[in-house]
Amino acid sequence: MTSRLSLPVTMSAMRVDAKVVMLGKESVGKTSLVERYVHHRFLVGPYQNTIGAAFVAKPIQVGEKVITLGIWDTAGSERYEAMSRIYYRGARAAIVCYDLTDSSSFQRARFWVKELQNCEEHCKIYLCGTKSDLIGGDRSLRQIDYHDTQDFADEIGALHFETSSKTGNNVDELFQRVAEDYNSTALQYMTAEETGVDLGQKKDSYFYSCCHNN
Ligand SMILES: Nc1nc2c(ncn2[C@@H]2O[C@H](COP(=O)(O)OP(=O)(O)OP(=O)(O)O)[C@@H](O)[C@H]2O)c(=O)[nH]1
Repeated sequence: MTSRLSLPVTMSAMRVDAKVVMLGKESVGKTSLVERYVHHRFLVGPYQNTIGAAFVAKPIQVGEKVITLGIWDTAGSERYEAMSRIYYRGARAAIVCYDLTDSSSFQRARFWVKELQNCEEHCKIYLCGTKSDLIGGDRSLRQIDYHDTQDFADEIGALHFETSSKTGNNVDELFQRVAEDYNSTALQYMTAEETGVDLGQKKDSYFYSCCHNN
């Protein structure tokens, strides 16, 4: 395993409408999900754990509007737990990931759900079961029952997706739903400061703070 060192971002590029945070145990596939959504690719090669967090801003068309999501991809390792707390502050959406083939990752997802419920009442939770391609090939690999998770999602008022960053299955749908939900609830919670987090002048459609250390 190598490390993906994520440096603090130079916030020089764009206005973000909604902060989104990716949470979940290490290696569940948070970075791969962002990578698939933003760059339409799946990186193969040795797993590189995220250190700290990485940021990417991504504009999405919602009806007549363009909503820019500012996505924070946090490090899953428990060593960085305190840091991850910093990144979910003020988030409008949290994509809480677990690996469909790893039951312990679901326990970790429950931990993050509890944290969010206690600390971020306006943060909408999206439960995301990752690596669905693996169970597509061999159903015996599934360790997390779909219906149990749906019941849990209903109980906590969350939405539930199963995705594959390898095939792209359900990835666009997940982020599109995040943007649509933000758009439909934005005015409800918006404060003066939140009408736009101005990150300066726009240069590219997105930027990413991630450094790879092979
Ligand atoms: N088959 C398959 N493998 C995946 C998928 N998503 C991620 N992986 C693999 O799972 C490993 C971990 O993926 P990452 O995206 O780095 O996981 P992470 O949650 O960002 O990990 P941390 O940075 O440690 O928190 C890598 O080897 C990925 O190639 C998927 O949808 N399908």
